[in-house]
This record gives sequence, C-alpha cells and structure tokens, in this order.
Amino acid sequence: MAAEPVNLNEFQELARLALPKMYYDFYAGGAEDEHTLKENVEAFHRITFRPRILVDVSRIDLSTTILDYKISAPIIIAPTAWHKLANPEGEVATARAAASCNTIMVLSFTSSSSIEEVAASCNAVCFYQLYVLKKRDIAATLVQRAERNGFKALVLTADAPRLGRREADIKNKMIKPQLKNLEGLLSTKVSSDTGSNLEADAREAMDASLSWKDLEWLRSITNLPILIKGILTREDAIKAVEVGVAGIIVSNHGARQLDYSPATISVLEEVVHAVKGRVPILMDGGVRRGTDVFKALALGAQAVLVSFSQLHL
Ligand SMILES: Cc1cc2nc3c(=O)[nH]c(=O)nc-3n(C[C@H](O)[C@H](O)[C@H](O)COP(=O)(O)O)c2cc1C
Ligand SMILES: CCCCCCC(=O)C(=O)O
Repeated sequence: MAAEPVNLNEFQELARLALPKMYYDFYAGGAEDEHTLKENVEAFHRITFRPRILVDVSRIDLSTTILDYKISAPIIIAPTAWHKLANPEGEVATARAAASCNTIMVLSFTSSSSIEEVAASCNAVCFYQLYVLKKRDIAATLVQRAERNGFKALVLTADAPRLGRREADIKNKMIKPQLKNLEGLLSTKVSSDTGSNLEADAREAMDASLSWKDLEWLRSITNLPILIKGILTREDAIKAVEVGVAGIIVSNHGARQLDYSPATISVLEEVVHAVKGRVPILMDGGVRRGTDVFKALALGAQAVLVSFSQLHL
C-alpha cells in the first residue's frame, strides 16, 4: 500500500490519479498562462521567517473568531464548485468535515448539494457564496433560502463578471454539471458552444453589470452580514469598507479568473494597511501549509480560506 499522504501536494497527486482528466483539470487549473496560479504559491515561498528563540510555546491556542463564530484554527473552507465531481456525497461531506474540525464552510453558489441538504447534514457554521445573475430575483431567492436554513453570512464573489479563460476546460470541452440550487430557477440546457461549456453558460447567466452601487441592493434583500471576495487593491478595499461590508476576502479566485493578477499574499499588507482594522480581512490563494497560514496572519489576515487548486503536476 502506498504511504499515507503527508501534505496537500501529495493529496493532489492522489486526486490526479483518481479523477477523470476533465474534472481534475477543472479543479486544478488556472486561467490562461497560469502565471498567477504559480505565483500564488511561489510568493509564499519567497517569504521567510525571522524566528526568535526561548519563547514559551508549550501552550498554544490556535482558535480565533470570525464574525462572532469561534473556530478551532484560522482556516476556513473556501467556496468551490461541484464537490460531487470528486465524491458522491459532495458538499454534505465537506460540511461534515467542517463541523468535525470546528470551522466554517463557505458553500459555493455552484454547489452540487443544495442549501437545504447541507444545512440538514450537520451543525457546521456555514456562509453562503453568491454570484449575481442577470436574473436578480434568483439571487434574492437563494439568499432567502440561505437565511431560512441558518446560514450565517453571505460572501459576494466580485471577481467573476465573466468566467476566466481556462484553457484546459476549453480543450476538454468541460461540461457544466448540475447547479443544484438553481433547479427550477434557471434553464439547465446544455450550451452548444464548441469550447468550455461552463464558460459559455456563465457568459449567458452572470450579470456582468454588477458594480459597487449594487451592494446597496444586496443589503436591501438580506440582514446577513456580507463579506466581499476578490479584493486585490487598497482602492477597492476602501470602497468595500465605505459600502459597509462586514469583511474582506483578499482573493484572485485561485488564479482562475484574471491571469497576471498579483499573488494574493503579495497584496495582503496593502489591503490591511488601507482597512486599518475597520473590518476583518481574510485571504486565500496558494495556502498549502501551516507556515503559509502563519505568513498570512503575520501580514494581517485574521484567517485564510483553503481550496484545492494547484499547479499541474
Ligand atoms: C475548483 C474550484 C472551484 C471554485 N469555485 C468557486 C466558486 O464557486 N465560487 C467562488 O467564489 N470561488 C470559487 N473558487 C475559488 C476559491 O474560493 C478560492 O478563492 C481559491 O481557490 C483559493 O485559492 P487556492 O485554490 O490556491 O486555495 C474555486 C476554486 C477552485 C479551485
Ligand atoms: C455557470 C458556471 C459558473 C462556474 C463558476 C465556478 C467557479 O467559480 C470556478 O470554477 O472558479
């Protein structure tokens, strides 16, 4: 029997062996040249420590609090699409894992398990990640369902007016899997586009006109705290605070959207300085080890989110 994996890179190799190529590529790939995909990881590697010695570390408490929810460590589960491509239990299994680790799961808009299934499966603290579609009433319906099912916050992903150009998906003619929460709300027809079916569908459905003024609309349809995901500059961080978000997630969407965006760890400090402690800042992108988490915390993040994209091996 092969040795147990000891780090995330080794899990990734197991995933590569286990998954159909189309799905593995979807999970692992980035946009275009995958420059940012590499940078997200390599920028962490360039940061080294200045360790001090003879400090009493015999008792360590890693717990922290995100929007009043105490979690066992500053690591929460990022929203990621379609877990059932990897496991038949899908996001229900992920939520159980979050509950057993006493952390938060952010359920993706593009999940393969429904809001209701996830809520009924365990007592994990869940946030709901939202994409805004041209049909705005769908967002309102989903937000109400999330509220009704005990989700504690909304995460508005703001870096995807169009889906990034993911060339592996284009080559594989990636098929859009079922959008569980949209059943009965949006046509599930398969696009006839010759490239990535996913990209074609996103182009048709996503509201590319979404802008800062729409935060007011979002606040008018929910009482949940809203975090904004996809901030990479001090200018946008300041705007986010001005429109009243409850938290900021520094993210480049795992390098799946705009290639040549900066590595997230390289812009974290800029955002932290601009925000001046007014709202909590979380980050994701390239976090692969505990030392990466520590680097993010040292640069001012309150927690990180982890997902599962990586370099193609
Ligand atoms: C397969 C996959 C699917 C994703 N789906 C979503 C999604 O539905 N919504 C979203 O806001 N972000 C999505 N993301 C981005 C993640 O939430 C997160 O920002 C990113 O993956 C963090 O970088 P990392 O993969 O290096 O950990 C996805 C990422 C991956 C790898
Ligand atoms: C209509 C399909 C949109 C898929 C977006 C999922 C996502 O955010 C990602 O793959 O990244």
